[in-house]
Amino acid sequence: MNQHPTLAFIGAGNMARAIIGGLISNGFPAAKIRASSPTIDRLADLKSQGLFVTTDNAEAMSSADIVVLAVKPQMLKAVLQPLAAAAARNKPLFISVAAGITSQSINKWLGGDQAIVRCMPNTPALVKMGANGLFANASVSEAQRSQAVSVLSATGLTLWVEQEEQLHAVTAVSGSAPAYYFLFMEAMIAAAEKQGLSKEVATQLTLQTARGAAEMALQSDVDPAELRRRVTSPKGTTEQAILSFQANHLDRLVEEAMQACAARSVSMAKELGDD
Ligand SMILES: NC(=O)c1ccc[n+]([C@@H]2O[C@H](COP(=O)([O-])OP(=O)(O)OC[C@H]3O[C@@H](n4cnc5c(N)ncnc54)[C@H](OP(=O)(O)O)[C@@H]3O)[C@@H](O)[C@H]2O)c1
Ligand code: PRO
Repeated sequence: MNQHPTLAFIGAGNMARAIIGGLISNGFPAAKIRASSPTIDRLADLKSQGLFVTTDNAEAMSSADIVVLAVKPQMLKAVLQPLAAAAARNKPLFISVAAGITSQSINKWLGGDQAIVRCMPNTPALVKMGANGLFANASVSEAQRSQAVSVLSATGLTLWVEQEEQLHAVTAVSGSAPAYYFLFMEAMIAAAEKQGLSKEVATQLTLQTARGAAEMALQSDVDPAELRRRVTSPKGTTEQAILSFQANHLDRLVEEAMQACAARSVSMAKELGDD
């Protein structure tokens, strides 16, 4: 990015901080980032990194090129309605990371005719290993699409989806999914401790193996199923673990969990949206 746009984050919690952290460690100037949230004390660390911080959302978004909406979905309507006049004046690009809430609802709350990209990011954005699924509404120009990609790609992979409804599946496969892997790590560490390893050794081996498997799968020219077969010697040790997972229907557990996740995204859009 040669000329950095001015970014305003409305909401400065976990997801905003993961994106901000990824951007700054990728060389995005902190002075071009603003952040707002209701408690000034909670913004002190961002201020010390060079961001402009405020408790006034309208002040944060004034003259911003891109406004990242990073409040909880339950808060979005109340946060956006007072910003409609400023949105009509400034016409920034809005990027909403809120789960579920449609671009139509967001557009309505902002008074209409707004360029809105919906992004489903994930918290590994903090270490520039994020995965972002993006959808643009009809008011987003080609230049704004490129701008959204160039900002978000500083936090990791960015992929467009054609249908807004596909963001429910993106939420299930990447937005929420770091938590699935963390849960799996927790279970492996606990099981390794039961087998006699110290917590520290169990943790280091678990995390390095997760990193190695992911990196290997990314670099490989064969699919994960083939990589699994290459670890699994006939009548060997791995086979027993895989047979145990299969006997306990791991595929079904994963499918049901991802369906529940996507279904909650659909129901949040209905409960909290205005379509
Ligand atoms: N966390 C994830 O892994 C993840 C992944 C993908 C998408 N998302 C989406 O990201 C959004 C934020 O989630 P999160 O996990 O970052 O939540 P969070 O940590 O609770 O952050 C929400 C932020 O909004 C602030 N806030 C509350 N009321 C506000 C207001 N009226 N005006 C401005 N800011 C206000 C909060 O400030 P206080 O703390 O001072 O109340 C906090 O900084 C959600 O819509 C979620 O669906 C999250
Ligand atoms: N975290 C948010 C949630 O749990 C959205 C995706 C990841 O609702």
